Amino acid sequence: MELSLDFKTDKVYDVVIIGAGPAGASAAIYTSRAGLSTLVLYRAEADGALGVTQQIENYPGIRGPISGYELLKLMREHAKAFGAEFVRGKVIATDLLNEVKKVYTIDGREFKARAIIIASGAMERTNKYKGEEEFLGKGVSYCGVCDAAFFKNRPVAVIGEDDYALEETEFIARFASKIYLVVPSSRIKAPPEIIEEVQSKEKVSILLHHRVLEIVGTSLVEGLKVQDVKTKEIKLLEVDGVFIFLGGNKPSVDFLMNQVEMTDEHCIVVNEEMMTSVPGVFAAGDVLCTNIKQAVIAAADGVKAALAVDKYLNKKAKITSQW
Ligand SMILES: Cc1cc2nc3c(=O)[nH]c(=O)nc-3n(C[C@H](O)[C@H](O)[C@H](O)COP(=O)(O)OP(=O)(O)OC[C@H]3O[C@@H](n4cnc5c(N)ncnc54)[C@H](O)[C@@H]3O)c2cc1C
Repeated sequence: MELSLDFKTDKVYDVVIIGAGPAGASAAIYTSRAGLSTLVLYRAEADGALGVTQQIENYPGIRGPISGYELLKLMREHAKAFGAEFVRGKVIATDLLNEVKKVYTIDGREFKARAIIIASGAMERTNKYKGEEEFLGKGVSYCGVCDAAFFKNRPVAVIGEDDYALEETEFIARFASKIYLVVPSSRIKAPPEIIEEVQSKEKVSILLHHRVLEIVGTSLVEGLKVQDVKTKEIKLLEVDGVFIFLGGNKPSVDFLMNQVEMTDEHCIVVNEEMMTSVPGVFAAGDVLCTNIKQAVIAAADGVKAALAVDKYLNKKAKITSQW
């Protein structure tokens, strides 16, 4: 679960894949097997739609039931065996219009590639809490690595319910005196061993199935008002900071900064070879908003994008199958 900040970023990869779900991991199997240097960036280990899936038993060849995270690990190991590199880092910006494309992560790293596959899924938040915009940068944050040090020896709340939120909580716990982990759902959608690790931290109190009512303060955050869904009890948590790591069902495309064509619903538009409106930039999986959201379909999309990258980089006349 260590977040590495000393990764060498001067290399120009053949392809950088954003997302390590079934679309991104399957693309990585094909690009790395084709001899293309491949880097996969992802937010957290058990992240994305498959990462939070408790059980799956319809993925071809894997009879299951198996957790989505276990299946993801198999796909990623498969890609790593062909040489793909997987690096944890939330992508927040991209520069896609030149021949060498640049990808920037939240902790300030820059990665370069001749082609990009966007496989970031569709799990972005759709709505905001009362007080969230007012106190953004004044105690409200979306980034532990960037802002946790500002809360050294001070109490904070973390709102989230998956592995991404847990990994950020672990990092913030290095600094904060106390962390209230507010979980809107009735369960944390993460592997048991990761939940246990966070539970074992004395300074973390987990408030399961609590609805967030409001972030309160004057000029800076002074508290978080939450309600226990079962008992209806309202509590004011006295905190100086509120970190929010929640998902929804919107495509994860903010980092594209409108450089590629999208629909009104922010779904990426691709041609029959999975290429976006920008040459060298491809997309696959749930980020396309295909009407059937299934792991095997996302994986197949990823494979199509990977073969199209091979055609693009090697200037082939047409896409060729990989045997
Ligand atoms: C509860 C649930 C149950 C499901 N059950 C099944 C099932 O039984 N069978 C089945 O076939 N399908 C199932 N699905 C659907 C399936 O999980 C999805 O269709 C599939 O995971 C989509 O794959 P993807 O690779 O496109 O996106 P995801 O799996 O969502 O992966 C997205 C990846 O992008 C990364 N990412 C996102 N934003 C960023 C960023 N800014 N920077 C870096 N990385 C980023 C994430 O970390 C993640 O690695 C289920 C989905 C859900 C939500």
